[in-house]
Amino acid sequence: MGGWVRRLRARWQAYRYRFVPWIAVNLKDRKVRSVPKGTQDKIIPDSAVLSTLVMLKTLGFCTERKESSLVGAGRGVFVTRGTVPAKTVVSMYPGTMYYPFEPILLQSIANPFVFRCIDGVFIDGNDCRISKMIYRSCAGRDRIGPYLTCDRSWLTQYPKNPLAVGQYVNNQSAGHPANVAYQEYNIQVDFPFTLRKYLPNIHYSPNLQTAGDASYRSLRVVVLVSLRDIQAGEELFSSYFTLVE
Ligand SMILES: C[S@@+](CC[C@H](N)C(=O)[O-])C[C@H]1O[C@@H](n2cnc3c(N)ncnc32)[C@H](O)[C@@H]1O
Repeated sequence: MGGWVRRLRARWQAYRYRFVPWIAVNLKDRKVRSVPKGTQDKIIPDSAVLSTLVMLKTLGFCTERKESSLVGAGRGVFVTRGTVPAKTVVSMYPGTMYYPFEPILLQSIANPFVFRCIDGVFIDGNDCRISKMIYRSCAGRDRIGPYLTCDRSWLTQYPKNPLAVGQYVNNQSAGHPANVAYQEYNIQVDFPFTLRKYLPNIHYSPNLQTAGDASYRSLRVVVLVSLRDIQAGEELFSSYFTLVE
């Protein structure tokens, strides 16, 4: 008897009414969505919800990765809500930063996500396999106690920094001219330390500075900037080929 009451009470306490007045009048026809535990009652993670809410509110637009409008091009990045005004940062290119003299050969084999900057610096934006392992390892190496110095969530489906999807922007083609362009930027020493955890980039090699050495290695960040107003529903296209004269 006691066990039966306990089970009934546990079941009652596990029940969560979302719309009590509606349930009261539809009690007979109710359908229950059962979840194994209260903590697992999430379809998408909190970070995904937050990024959608915050992105639209602060930037006036949202972007998402989904199947490209180009047949056979895999996934691409779309503006899904709002409008991106011309000359606005739409995305960031996440990944591990390599100087030209650092070893990237192994990571670059069959890897379409290696971005080459104008001065020969590489950014490996692949979120799988060895590239992912290296980024995670560098992120762990450079964290300072509890403080992260970069964002690792771009390696998942739900980046905390919603801009960090630029590696999925496809190349322009006939009928789909570029509407964004890559722009390089160096993060300097005075960048707020507390905001570094949102930067989706990290150096491949450790900082070999000696204590007291004032020199600072800037961190290369690549952003994608809109070339014109981009409306909701449009896919982002860049030019993979930049001619530097
Ligand atoms: C940096 S990735 C872009 C993300 C890629 N679409 C994906 O789903 O992983 C570059 C790769 O995307 C594909 N791609 C990019 N632009 C394309 C285009 N205009 N037409 C066909 N494939 C394209 C090619 O396979 C290329 O190697």
